[in-house]
Amino acid sequence: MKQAVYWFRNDLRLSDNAALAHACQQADQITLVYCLPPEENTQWGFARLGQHRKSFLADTLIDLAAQCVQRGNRLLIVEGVPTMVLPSILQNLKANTVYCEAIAAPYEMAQVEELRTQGYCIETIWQSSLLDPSTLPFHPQDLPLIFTTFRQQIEQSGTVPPAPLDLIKHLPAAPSTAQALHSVDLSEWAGTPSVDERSAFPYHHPQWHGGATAALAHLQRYFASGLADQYKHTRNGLIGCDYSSKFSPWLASGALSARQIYQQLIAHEAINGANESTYWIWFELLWRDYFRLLHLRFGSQLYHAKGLNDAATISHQADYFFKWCQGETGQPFIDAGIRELAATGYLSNRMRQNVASFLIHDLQCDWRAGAAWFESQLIDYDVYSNQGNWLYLAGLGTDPRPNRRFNIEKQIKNYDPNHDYLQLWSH
Ligand SMILES: Cc1cc2nc3c(=O)[nH]c(=O)nc-3n(C[C@H](O)[C@H](O)[C@H](O)COP(=O)(O)OP(=O)(O)OC[C@H]3O[C@@H](n4cnc5c(N)ncnc54)[C@H](O)[C@@H]3O)c2cc1C
Repeated sequence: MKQAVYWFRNDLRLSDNAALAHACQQADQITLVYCLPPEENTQWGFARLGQHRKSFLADTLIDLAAQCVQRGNRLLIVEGVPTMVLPSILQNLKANTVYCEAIAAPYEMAQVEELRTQGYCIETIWQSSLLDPSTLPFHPQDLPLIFTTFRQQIEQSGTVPPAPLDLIKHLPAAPSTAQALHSVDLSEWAGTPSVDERSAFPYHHPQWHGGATAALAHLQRYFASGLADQYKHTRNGLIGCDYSSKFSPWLASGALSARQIYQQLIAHEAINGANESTYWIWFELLWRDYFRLLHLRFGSQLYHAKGLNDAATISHQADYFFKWCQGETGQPFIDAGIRELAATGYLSNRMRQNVASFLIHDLQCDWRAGAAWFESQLIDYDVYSNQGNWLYLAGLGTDPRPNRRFNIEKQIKNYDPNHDYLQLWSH
């Protein structure tokens, strides 16, 4: 009997999951494991995983666990650092092989290396991007430094995403030794979510819950609603559930894959016709890929204070940063955005840009502190998109424009002319 552990990392789904499909082909018995992140603080002094993220993650895992049971296995949820927890599970099971998705961010890569150093066989498969890196018209090390050039090369070469893999209908059973292992009770772990009714992603309502079930229902609903046909004109909105696709929390937790979205997008265009809005959904998904590919090219350099610009000077004002986190900067538009984030775990792209620009360029704070705050707060926290966007706004990425400071008065005039947003989040 060949037995193995499948380690769920970011992609918490059973469909379009290449690493899991591979594990199911290779092993006769599989133990499915998820390691809940331990309670820890970032270097900036606050919890790495805020309450909204915990609650959304708990919903996602509950949905995944139910699907595993339906397919003849169970999800073992354990608490702790994977490099410590997985070895003890592997020893218990007398197994040596772990399958998982590849994640090209420094912390996640170090986890895999550490497990390999301990003597375990860790097989990783890359799967979180829309495009397959091996089909790009350039080597990932030659990724164009400007997004527009990247996009044009993809489009001109006719590179298209692979079709998503089918849902895994049957999972190999777990070995009997795995049945005895204790799984964490998520209701205790997550706490009670308290989400503001003003939320643009009200995840306490069943149709916005974490997990693949709600994600796939949302995907259908979104394209059936016609919202995709207006996306380009509404995407800079600030209020409500409909201005943008709201795919991100499900994408970030891996309940949904970018290829599943693309498949629906193409099907929608085939029936209803393509327009600039449906094109723009592809465009934005390419941005998501770009930040992933940037990690394949530059790796841990993206995490240095100076990013890719050694000549930059970085300052930080801890008291200003603290006020920004509290939504007490004195700039009402910025404070409204920070308040929305704290109350809901979600923020529009437009407001993310504004609050990030204000922290970096007006308050002269270290962009990595802001990125860490978003990591703690956002239910759609995605290591690649978060790091990439912060770096980009700090002017320390590949983009040649050094200053990406947003003029707040102009932003209010363009995007909140009647002060609806300001009033909505005034308290
Ligand atoms: C400072 C900052 C930090 C960010 N942190 C994250 C993060 O942690 N996780 C995250 O998913 N997105 C992040 N974004 C990108 C973007 O704000 C969100 O993806 C978007 O607001 C999610 O809402 P939506 O799904 O309705 O997006 P839509 O506008 O409907 O876009 C559809 C999809 O395209 C992708 N996308 C759109 N804009 C971007 C972008 N700028 N960069 C990368 N992908 C994009 C997302 O996957 C999104 O779900 C950040 C942006 C900024 C400015």
